[in-house]
Parts: sequence; C-alpha cells; structure tokens
Amino acid sequence: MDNLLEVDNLHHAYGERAVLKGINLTIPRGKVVGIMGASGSGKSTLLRHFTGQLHPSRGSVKFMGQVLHELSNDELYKLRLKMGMMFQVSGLFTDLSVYENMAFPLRENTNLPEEVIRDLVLMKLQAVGLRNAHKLMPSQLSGGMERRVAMARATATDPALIIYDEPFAGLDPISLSTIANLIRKLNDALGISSVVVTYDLAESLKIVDYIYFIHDGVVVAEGETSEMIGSQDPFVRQFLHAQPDGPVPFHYPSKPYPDELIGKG
Ligand SMILES: Nc1ncnc2c1ncn2[C@@H]1O[C@H](COP(=O)(O)OP(=O)(O)OP(=O)(O)O)[C@@H](O)[C@H]1O
Repeated sequence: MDNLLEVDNLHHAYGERAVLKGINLTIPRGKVVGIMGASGSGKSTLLRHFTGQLHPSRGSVKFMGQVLHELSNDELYKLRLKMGMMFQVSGLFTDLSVYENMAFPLRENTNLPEEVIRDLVLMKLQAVGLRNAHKLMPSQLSGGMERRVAMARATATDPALIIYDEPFAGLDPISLSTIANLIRKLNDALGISSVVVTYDLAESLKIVDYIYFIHDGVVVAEGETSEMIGSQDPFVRQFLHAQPDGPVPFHYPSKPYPDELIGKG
C-alpha cells in the first residue's frame, strides 16, 4: 500500500454550514505533503478528520488501510498512536521538565521500563539537537526550542505520520528554517510521512514534495512542488506571490458598491 492516508470525497458541515465539500487527497508513504489555504478555507476541519476527531457528513478518511469513522473508540485510540501531532501552540506541560514532557506519552502508552524510557527520551531529544536541554522547564526554552521539543514529543510513540499545524507561526527566520529542515530530516530519517499545514510558502516550498491548495472546502490545485512553482493557475499564483486579491477575494461578498452608495435595494 503506497498511501498512508486517503481522503475520499470528504464532506463536513457544521450544522447547516458546509465547510468541506468533497475533498480528495492522499498522503503517500515517505512524503512530506503541504496543505495551503486561506484562513477559513477548512484546513483545521480537514486535520480533525485526519485524526478521526470529526465524523464526515459524507465520504471517508482511511489511515493505514482503516476507515476512521468505522472504528470503535478503542481502535481509534490505538491507531492515533501512529499519528504524531505538533501544533502552533507547543502544548508542553508547563509544570513538567522537558524530560518529563517527553516521558509522559511513553509512560501513558507503553509498559516500557524506566531505563528504556530514559534512553528513548534522550535519543528523541538528540534528533532535534536538544539532548542537553532535558532538565530545563518549558519557561526556560526559546520559542524555537519549545517547538523542537514538541516535535521530539510528536515522535515519541514512533508514529507513521506526523501532522504539523502552522509549525512556523511566530518564529524568527533562523528558528523557522531550523524547524523546516527538521521536518524534512525527521521525515526521511524515521521513514515516515508528514503533513504540513501552513501559510509560510517560502519555507515550506523548500521541504515539501507535493502541495494541495484548498479553497472554500475543495482542492483547487495540487501538484509536485516544482510544478507548482511554475504554475499559471490563478489560485497557486495568488498564494505563491502573496497577492492580496485574486480568486481568493479581498472583499467580503457584498452588493456592488455604487448600488450601496446610492441606496439602491
Ligand atoms: N466548531 C465549529 N462550529 C461551527 N463552525 C466552525 C467550527 N469550526 C470551524 N468553523 C467554521 O468553518 C470554517 C472553516 O474553518 P477552519 O478552522 O477549518 O478553517 P482554516 O482554514 O483552518 O482557518 P484558519 O487558517 O484561520 O485556522 C470557518 O468559516 C469557521 O468559522
């Protein structure tokens, strides 16, 4: 099976409001896939379907060959251990040291003896260049370091997929580039797949293999990163060149302005 995750005709509505309107996409094994889209296009909703937190109104998400909405809570919980997640807010426990933050998911989800947990924690921290930071408290870390600890923690249970939601938000250019390179390095060294949801095109273009552009609940463009860079597709161009107006409108939908000014309708 080449695809780790498959999204098939996925629809989602919050009440009457349709947000995902037939998304099709795949995350192949070994690849880093970018998902781009303007604010409100449905990216977070899509990610919540990747993890089985939401039920589709129609369509399905299959992860490692299993349709998520058909699983029991126990089955879903077990399968989720194969997904690591890193969000914009690192989610570290502020009253636990870096070491204890890292050990937590291992103690929760395995019966490994403490010496093995220690070796694993130090190995995972070493992979993000922070082995020596294990005694520090989260408040003693810079923003970039905190994000790297969260990345190391996302790899704790040996996931097959890591999902990064806005991993670059609020970082200085050096930390941003470090995090981007680490996403690629971890992906390749661990032989996993990665999904990166971001607005930060410049950095992500350097590390993603394939990009999906989402607008108004559907995929409007997709392709290998190299193809996308030269694409003439108006959506892709608007994103790549950060144009404020284009297919994604600057103005909230409204009546024509002259009509409004002369008080018609
Ligand atoms: N729990 C909810 N109940 C009702 N509407 C929601 C809910 N969550 C999101 N929405 C709406 O669904 C639409 C898509 O939201 P979503 O958060 O998935 O978009 P997004 O692309 O992730 O946006 P952003 O980049 O700003 O986080 C938005 O219009 C939002 O207001």
